[in-house]
This record gives sequence, structure tokens and C-alpha cells, in this order.
Amino acid sequence: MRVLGLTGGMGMGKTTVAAFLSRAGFPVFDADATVRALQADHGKALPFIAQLVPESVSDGHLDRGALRRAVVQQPALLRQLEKIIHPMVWAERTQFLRRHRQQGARWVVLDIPLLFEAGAWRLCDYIVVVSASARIQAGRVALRRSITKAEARRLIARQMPDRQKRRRADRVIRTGGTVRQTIQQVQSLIRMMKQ
Ligand SMILES: CC(C)(COP(=O)(O)OP(=O)(O)OC[C@H]1O[C@@H](n2cnc3c(N)ncnc32)[C@H](O)[C@@H]1O)[C@@H](O)C(=O)NCCC(=O)NCCS
Ligand SMILES: Nc1ncnc2c1ncn2[C@@H]1O[C@H](COP(=O)(O)OP(=O)(O)OP(=O)(O)O)[C@@H](O)[C@H]1O
Repeated sequence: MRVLGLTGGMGMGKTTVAAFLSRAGFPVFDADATVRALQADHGKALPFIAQLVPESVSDGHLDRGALRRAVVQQPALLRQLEKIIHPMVWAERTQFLRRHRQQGARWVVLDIPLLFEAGAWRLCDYIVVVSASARIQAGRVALRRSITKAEARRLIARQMPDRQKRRRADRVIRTGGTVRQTIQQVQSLIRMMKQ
């Protein structure tokens, strides 16, 4: 089984590319969705988050906005949150890889925003980075109603710069054009995977 690592900065288009790979039949591990499940009502991570940022949890429900506001303002708190969440994500990822290896998958996809920063690149046979200009990235993030520009800037500042990610990629998918142009690049990637 071969492992494709898919990464890119916030708003660069990972989810769009991952959705297309999933529709083409490749199993996709979505790290952000895994985090959301761990943080869902009565999710595994909630008791730990309630200790770390008490005002963000009530009655077994997490207010993600409140958590985000707290951690982007205090980098030490974000590091502590990562210490809680990342090992839980790793455990889910290990299970995902084991399950698909047993089922004889030829390729699986790890869609992980912090692929380089958190070390998961080591598990990958091939790395794809989705990339667009900083201006396009900022424009896309600004369209998201839930997150403010300042919050996005702080999270992006904690991510490896796009230039460095591209340097470490086996393939770069440019998402600065139309979605159709992005999909054409994904189709070329899929042809390589099916060879
Ligand atoms: C900070 C939190 C509360 C923000 O939640 P929110 O619903 O607003 O955003 P969401 O989870 O959909 O993440 C959106 C994007 O933010 C960026 N981001 C998230 N966590 C981090 C982080 N620790 N460092 C840098 N960027 C991050 C990524 O680009 C991600 O794709 C949440 O992302 C979180 O709990 N993060 C800690 C866990 C983590 O490191 N996740 C990254 C994938 S393993
Ligand atoms: N050419 C393009 N390729 C990909 N996405 C595009 C393109 N043009 C516009 N978009 C839009 O840009 C946004 C990209 O967001 P997407 O959720 O795919 O990024 P992401 O990398 O998963 O972000 P995050 O790390 O924050 O979860 C989507 O709303 C998508 O429709």
C-alpha cells in the first residue's frame, strides 16, 4: 500500500482536492474532520479541553469559536491543545492505515494540514502540496464567516510557509485558477496513481 500525503496552508484547497480523490475511490483520512469528531458533543477530547479552557465547554458541548479565540491569543495554550489532540489524531490515523492495509488498498490519502509540522510526512511515499498566492489564500479565508482575519493570520503564522512546503513536495497542485483547473491537475495525479 502506498501513502499519499496531502497538505497545504489554510484555505489553499486541500478539502476540494481530497473530496475529488475520495470520489475517485481512494480512502481519505481527513485530519480536520477527525479533530471535529474528537471535539463533538461528548467527544473523547472534551473532558481535557474543559480543563484547559473551561469557558469553552458547557454541558458536554464545545464552543469552537470560544476555543479558537482563546488559543490564537495564547500560543502556549494552542501548544497544550495540540498536545491533547495530536496523539488522539495519530491513534485514529494508525487505525485507518491498518484497516486499509488489511483490506489490500493500493493507495490511501492522508489529508493533514500540519503534515510537515507534526511529522506525518515520514509515513508518506508521495507528497502533494496545494498552493496559491498569499493574496488568494487571504481572500478565501476572508470569505469564511466564522473566523476573523486576525485569527486566520495567527494560525497561518504557525504553519510552515507555503514556499517551504512546495520545496518538499513531490507534486504541487496550483489552486489559484478555477476549480476546473484544479480538478484537471487532480486527474493527472490520479493517472499517475493508477499506473
Ligand atoms: C484551533 C481550532 C479550535 C479552530 O477550529 P475551527 O473550527 O475554527 O477550524 P478548523 O478546525 O476547521 O481548522 C481550520 C484550519 O485551521 C488551521 N489550523 C488548525 N489547527 C491549527 C494549528 N494547531 N496550527 C496551525 N494551523 C491550524 C488549519 O489550516 C486547518 O485546516 C481547531 O482547529 C483545533 O482544535 N486545532 C487544534 C488541533 C490541530 O492541531 N488541528 C490541525 C490538524 S491535526
Ligand atoms: N481553483 C480552486 N481550487 C480549489 N479551491 C478553490 C478554487 N477556487 C476557489 N476555491 C475555493 O476555495 C476554498 C478552498 O477551501 P478548502 O476548504 O478546499 O481549503 P483547505 O485547504 O481545506 O482549507 P483549511 O485548511 O482551512 O481546511 C473553497 O471554498 C473552494 O471552493
